Amino acid sequence: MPDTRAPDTHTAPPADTQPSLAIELRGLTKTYKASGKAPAKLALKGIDLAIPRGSVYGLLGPNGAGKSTMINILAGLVTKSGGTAKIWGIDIDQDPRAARAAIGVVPQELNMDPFFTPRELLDLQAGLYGVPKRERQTERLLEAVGLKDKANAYARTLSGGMRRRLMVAKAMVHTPPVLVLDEPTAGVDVELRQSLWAHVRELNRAGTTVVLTTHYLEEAQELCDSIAIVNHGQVVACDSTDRLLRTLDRKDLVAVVDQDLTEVPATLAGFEVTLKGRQLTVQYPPSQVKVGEVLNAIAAAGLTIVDLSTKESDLEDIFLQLTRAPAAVDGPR
Ligand SMILES: Nc1ncnc2c1ncn2[C@@H]1O[C@H](COP(=O)(O)OP(=O)(O)OP(=O)(O)O)[C@@H](O)[C@H]1O
Repeated sequence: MPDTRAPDTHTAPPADTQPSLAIELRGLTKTYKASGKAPAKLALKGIDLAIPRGSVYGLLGPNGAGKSTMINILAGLVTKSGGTAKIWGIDIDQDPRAARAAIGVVPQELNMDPFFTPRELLDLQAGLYGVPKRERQTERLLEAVGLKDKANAYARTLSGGMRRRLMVAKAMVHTPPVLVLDEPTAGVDVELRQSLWAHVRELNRAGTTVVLTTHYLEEAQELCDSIAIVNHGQVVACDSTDRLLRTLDRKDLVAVVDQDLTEVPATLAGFEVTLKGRQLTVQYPPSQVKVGEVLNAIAAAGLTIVDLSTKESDLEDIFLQLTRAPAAVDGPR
């Protein structure tokens, strides 16, 4: 059974002994037991992950990859089957209360009591975490998430975005050094997404390590300095966002020319080219080939370019490449 006691907020290490890793997972496994007709499910197959202190770290993966399972283990809501997990240097088996005090988790579902006001909800949550009254930061948190003017409104009257911001504040009442956001902007409109991103950046600037799961590649690319891509319960890629993007050394040059083409001109034989009427898409590795060489090859075919654009590879390409591979058959799935 997970430990459901309120975590002790006073046993986290002092600031001068802050660990270099905010979260460290080694060989983490989880098998959900069979129930009824549903067979056992090996949801995590030995996850190794090191999340540096101070980062905004993205856990990216398709539905069912195991992201929520990982987060729920860290939050003390799901019991792991094997391996070790440390939060802020504290082993979740050795000192579950201190480990839980070091983390704040904003779940996917926006479940909150509709008849409490934001101020009451934050106070209640602080009480639950045993934060003494004089140390409570209710007003500062309300301010930080832009809900000061809604402090006394019933939670049920708040918009979806406001509720999500309130959930973030709720997860921060015990000032955890690590904040985990499970799908922070799922179902949130574009404008609000931008303001939530700004808020996450602000929290991070103030020293909080942020871990977020997302389906939105754009979100991971925008916010995260490092990313782990999870698929079928395994980490299939894990690197800084910049390096991950650089691993795909590929750029597309799209040129519209003055003639219909039925075959790839011989001068472009060294490139991968797709044709569509007068449009040529030339794929090239920018670290080895200069764009001028591609343009020269087009000109050498006697073609005049009437329009031109280039497209960098993005996380989407990497994501598709890495998650297309089917799961290995290795016991319960
Ligand atoms: N309580 C449970 N009992 C049995 N199987 C479960 C349970 N919770 C999750 N699973 C299974 O474990 C696998 C991983 O699920 P998990 O929710 O961790 O994935 P996820 O990456 O968070 O997906 P999503 O992005 O849809 O939230 C899935 O195949 C899921 O069906």
